[in-house]
Amino acid sequence: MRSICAMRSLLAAAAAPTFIRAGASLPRPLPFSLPFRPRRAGTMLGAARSVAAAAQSRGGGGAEMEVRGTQSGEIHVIVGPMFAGKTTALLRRVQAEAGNGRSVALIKSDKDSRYGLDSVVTHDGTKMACWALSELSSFHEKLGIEAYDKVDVIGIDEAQFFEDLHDFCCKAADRDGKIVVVAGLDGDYKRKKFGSVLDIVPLADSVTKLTARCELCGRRAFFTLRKTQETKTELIGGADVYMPVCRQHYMDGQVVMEATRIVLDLDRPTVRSHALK
Ligand SMILES: Nc1ncnc2c1ncn2[C@@H]1O[C@H](COP(=O)(O)OP(=O)(O)O)[C@@H](O)[C@H]1O
Ligand SMILES: Cc1cn([C@H]2C[C@H](O)[C@@H](COP(=O)(O)O)O2)c(=O)[nH]c1=O
Ligand SMILES: [Zn+2]
Repeated sequence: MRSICAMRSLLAAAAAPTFIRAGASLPRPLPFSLPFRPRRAGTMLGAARSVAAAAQSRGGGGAEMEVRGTQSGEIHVIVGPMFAGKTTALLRRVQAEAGNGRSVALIKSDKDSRYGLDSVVTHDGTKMACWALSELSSFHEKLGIEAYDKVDVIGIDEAQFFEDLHDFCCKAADRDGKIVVVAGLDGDYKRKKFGSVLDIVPLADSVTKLTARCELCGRRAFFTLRKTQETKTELIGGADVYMPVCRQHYMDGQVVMEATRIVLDLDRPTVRSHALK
């Protein structure tokens, strides 16, 4: 019982907003070691900077001001079928954060080289420079520790291709206090969960499922239909290989694909018929 009370007061202390007088020493650390780091209190970027700037402009140089002593991370997940606007939403969010004075970094999987590796590109051509990585764990090293520490917001596109997505998001948001915005396919062309995207839903502050327009009837599209007979899960492609479809047209599409498969199989010469020729 006593330990529950102790835990409650520790948690209450951790949750309470920190008010410090400019120039005063920082509050004492909690009695256990939380790996949170202040979000660049020294350079006062982002939210902290605007609060401080507002206090200054009101003539409050020595006044009490709110400083988010330990900036908590966030995870926002954007999912949906192909062509739903996931990348567009990700770029908008990251650009808005940059507009608010936050330092941002964008990552995509190096498996998707459709538009080159130096930028994330939407289906209608909007671009933003990025890091193309094979695994998220290399981001820290690629960027360097100092630069990593300065990043406030990390955007991740094509998240379904990163095996270490869960681990990376935990560390970036929970330990390092980053805002992580993740965009990716929740399901593959078979409507099976794709990579680790759904595994980060329990970690997330927000989850947004976007829809596209069904290419066959114009209704809302929740799924991605593969138009080829290729069966491997990962197959990079755009409108040449995939189309967004509604539930009805997904079901119809599966029937058509299955029928095509049967016909192609019947057509394919067997080893025996080869031998007879
Ligand atoms: N069937 C389609 N083929 C090509 N482009 C499309 C198609 N449907 C929608 N688009 C365009 O793609 C844009 C969304 O692109 P993007 O943000 O890259 O989507 P996502 O990342 O979800 O695949 C839409 O705003 C639209 O202009
Ligand atoms: C459905 C599905 C898709 N992919 C690939 C195809 C594209 O290269 C990306 C998705 O890109 P988008 O930004 O969401 O348009 O994923 C795949 O490999 N396997 C699939 O089942
Ligand atoms: Zn449809």
